[in-house]
Amino acid sequence: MTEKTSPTSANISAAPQDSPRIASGQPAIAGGEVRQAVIIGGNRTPFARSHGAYAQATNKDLLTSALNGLIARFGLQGERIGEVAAGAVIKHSKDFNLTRESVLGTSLDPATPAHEVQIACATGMEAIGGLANKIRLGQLDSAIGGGVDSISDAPIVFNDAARAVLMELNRARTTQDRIKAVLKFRPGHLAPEAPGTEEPRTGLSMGEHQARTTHQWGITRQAQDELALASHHHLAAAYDRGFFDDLVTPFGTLTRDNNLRADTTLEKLGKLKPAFGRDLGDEATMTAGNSTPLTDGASTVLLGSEEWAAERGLPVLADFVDFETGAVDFVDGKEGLLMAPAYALSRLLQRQGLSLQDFDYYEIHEAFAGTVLSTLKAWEDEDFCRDQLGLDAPLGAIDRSKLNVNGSSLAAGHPFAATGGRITATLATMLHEKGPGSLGLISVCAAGGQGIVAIVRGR
Ligand SMILES: CC(=O)SCCNC(=O)CCNC(=O)[C@H](O)C(C)(C)COP(=O)(O)OP(=O)(O)OC[C@H]1O[C@@H](n2cnc3c(N)ncnc32)[C@H](O)[C@@H]1OP(=O)(O)O
Repeated sequence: MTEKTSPTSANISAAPQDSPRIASGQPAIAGGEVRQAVIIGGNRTPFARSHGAYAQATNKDLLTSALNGLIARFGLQGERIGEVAAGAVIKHSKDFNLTRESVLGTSLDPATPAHEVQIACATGMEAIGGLANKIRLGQLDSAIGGGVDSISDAPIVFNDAARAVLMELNRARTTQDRIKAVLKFRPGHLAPEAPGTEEPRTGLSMGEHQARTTHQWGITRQAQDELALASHHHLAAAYDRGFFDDLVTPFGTLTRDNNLRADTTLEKLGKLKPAFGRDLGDEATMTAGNSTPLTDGASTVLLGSEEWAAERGLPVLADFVDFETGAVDFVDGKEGLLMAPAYALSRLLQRQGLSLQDFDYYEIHEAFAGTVLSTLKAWEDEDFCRDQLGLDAPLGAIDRSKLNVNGSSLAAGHPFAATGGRITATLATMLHEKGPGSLGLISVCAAGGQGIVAIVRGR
């Protein structure tokens, strides 16, 4: 049954009575009622290292496949879903509404609206969070959020000089003008521009940015390798006990994420050469083993109101409670590029009246092992919490046995926009297994110095 709360007393989290750990009595959204936005389930493709198993697949193929798996799992064939929101970080300009095109390739009712979202690696979280808010406000009864990225399908474009000549050629009206334009072509115009992981404002890759942050926070190589090892072991164990049977459907020849190395060891990880932080010399600690690989894949999450799920006899795993976006000034090096979630979290906790220790599970996206460890260290750091977050006391340490317990991006891989959907569906399933009222925290950093944190509550 949907819980409706009065506009004067409702809290955005609309906490059920069996979950006293979520604050109540905060202001309602003016003029509207809020209700629960529930997570029904997720589906994703197995993730594949780029230029490998999915080398021939496009973003549209992958997203369509993830949608089709979700439709089949929950019997949504022919359904008009309230809205589908998803995005890709790296995509072709011809895919001007990739999400809509993908929806049209499924058996969903073509009257299902669909749009794109893009906030780099936090795209999936933004898509899901935005849809959850629309469900809470009664604008939607059902929704699908997610994301896709295929580095194998990255667009290669002409450089600026070549484009200027091509535009001139396109505008030419006479044969003479066309010849004049064609004669301007030079061999250098054939040099293509491919998208990379460099920040436009600094020219540094995300790995190089993180190498500085990792060094600044004094995160050791050993600690990073241990986190990477745990990610692989946890993911392998989760697959082995069938945890992903309801979350991952095969695509092409893959049935599991092919970056997973169940047999990796600290010794093997310890032998890898630094991949980032070359200017740090002997103090560089980030390797291919404790960094995410470039990855292809897609994920989707089905959301709804309680009534919509009940009418269809669909399971409810969890509530998507609340989320918060952060951004940091990384350009002049004041803050680490991937540290925005560290800032966003204190605002989210304050709004919900929670402490960092109130959670049963923590899903912190492993962009790099150094990102997770720097973020955790910042939350424990008195100076950071006082000077940057304005807090009287540090947020404190978490129980590390509750962190990424079914593996995360270091093992599964990280198809940028698809990571939010992977994490949300994984966490919702874990919280459902844990029991009603259990709480999970999500933290996803993103390029551009941004990031999203979110709270999910088990049913
Ligand atoms: C907001 C965000 O999420 S930011 C993050 C965005 N993502 C990124 O920026 C991607 C970062 N990653 C990369 O750019 C690349 O994956 C790199 C540079 C780290 C590594 O690229 P490559 O060198 O091509 O990696 P490759 O897979 O070949 O691995 C290098 C070696 O490490 C080995 N290796 C990698 N992982 C492991 C592991 N877990 N255990 C043991 N060995 C490993 C490989 O077998 C390989 O060994 P080999 O040279 O003997 O074959």
